[in-house]
Amino acid sequence: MSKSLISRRRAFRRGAFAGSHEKVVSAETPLRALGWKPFFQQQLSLEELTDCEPLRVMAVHRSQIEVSGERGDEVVLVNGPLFEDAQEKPTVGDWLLLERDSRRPVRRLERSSLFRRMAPGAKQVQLIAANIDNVLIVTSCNDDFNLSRIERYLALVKEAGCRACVVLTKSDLLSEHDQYREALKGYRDLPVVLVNALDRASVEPLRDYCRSGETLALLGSSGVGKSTLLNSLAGSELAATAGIREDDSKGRHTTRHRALYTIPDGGLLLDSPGMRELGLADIGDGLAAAFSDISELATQCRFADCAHQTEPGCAVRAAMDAEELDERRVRNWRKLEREVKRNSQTLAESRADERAFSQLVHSALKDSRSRKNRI
Ligand SMILES: Nc1nc2c(ncn2[C@@H]2O[C@H](COP(=O)(O)OP(=O)(O)OP(=O)(O)O)[C@@H](O)[C@H]2O)c(=O)[nH]1
Ligand SMILES: [Zn+2]
Repeated sequence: MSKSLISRRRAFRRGAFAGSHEKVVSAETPLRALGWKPFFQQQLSLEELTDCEPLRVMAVHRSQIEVSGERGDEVVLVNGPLFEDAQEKPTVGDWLLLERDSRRPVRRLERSSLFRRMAPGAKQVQLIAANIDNVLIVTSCNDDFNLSRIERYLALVKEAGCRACVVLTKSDLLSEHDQYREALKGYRDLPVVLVNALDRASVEPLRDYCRSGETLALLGSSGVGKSTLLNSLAGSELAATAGIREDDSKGRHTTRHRALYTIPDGGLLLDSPGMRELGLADIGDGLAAAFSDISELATQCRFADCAHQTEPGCAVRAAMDAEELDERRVRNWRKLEREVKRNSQTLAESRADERAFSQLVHSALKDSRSRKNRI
């Protein structure tokens, strides 16, 4: 299993009051520190403002979820209509409204962003996290540097609806970085920051992405320096307590999957093993946004179903021939498009299967009811 970004060595609590309680409270309200923004506030009715309290989902377990709000941390049991639909049920980072007195969850607020992935080995989409503001796409200035991988991450981030920044680590191991900057030059509106992740001063330009109230996630392969970067940003080693102990058929076990952690004097960090293996689900829009230059060109091709290979009047081919478009980039775009198409098809089929099954159950129930009525 992949290593967590958060070390388990020292105790480090989840929630708004973890780490530096006094500082968080004096700097701003606990809700704002937890990522409460006007986008969520605007969703509340007058009635909800009086009767309910918003709480952020900090961790999801099989039978309960950990939430954090104005009054601190509490636990909500996973049952009731809110948790029935796999796509709609709360995931880490979501905001829930709880009835002030009964502590009953009333509804989940609309999400500002959502990370989903194709569940490995399954024909389903799995929710990874919601309401992530910023994503650092981390790669190092060495053999790990791979434009196609960065483009894949970018498509996911665009689909999720988050702000992205590429962080190139291990800049201290090289004296010349021009080739990396040059390679990323063509990416519209994508900030690129070179750092020595071991040096606190060097990671300062990234501070804005993890200030109080912001929720951050990191994407990158193993060994590129994600944990090192986080520790330099936090000014200390981020550590976590073991998660809630839950009983299940296999006995008691500790799970720390998918959780938000507070960065001391900063915002929240998503730590999720799911972020390590992100199969592209039906993310056609994210892909088009990450490759907006090619998608725009493709609309000018003579044939609507142009494969951009040998067709006459192909605008993409023409741009490649004129060396205005990188061939590798086009190849990667097509490869990702094929993956998204395949997965979208699989998802559509499995949704159709589910619908057919539920119709079958429905009509069987109807038959049995009408038989009983006749008797
Ligand atoms: N010189 C130098 N070494 C670095 C830098 N960033 C990370 N390292 C080293 O690279 C190694 C891997 O760093 P980690 O922070 O564990 O990498 P990671 O991305 O968290 O890896 P996983 O947990 O496997 O996903 C460690 O030995 C770090 O000290 C850097 O900017 N400069
Ligand atoms: Zn074409």
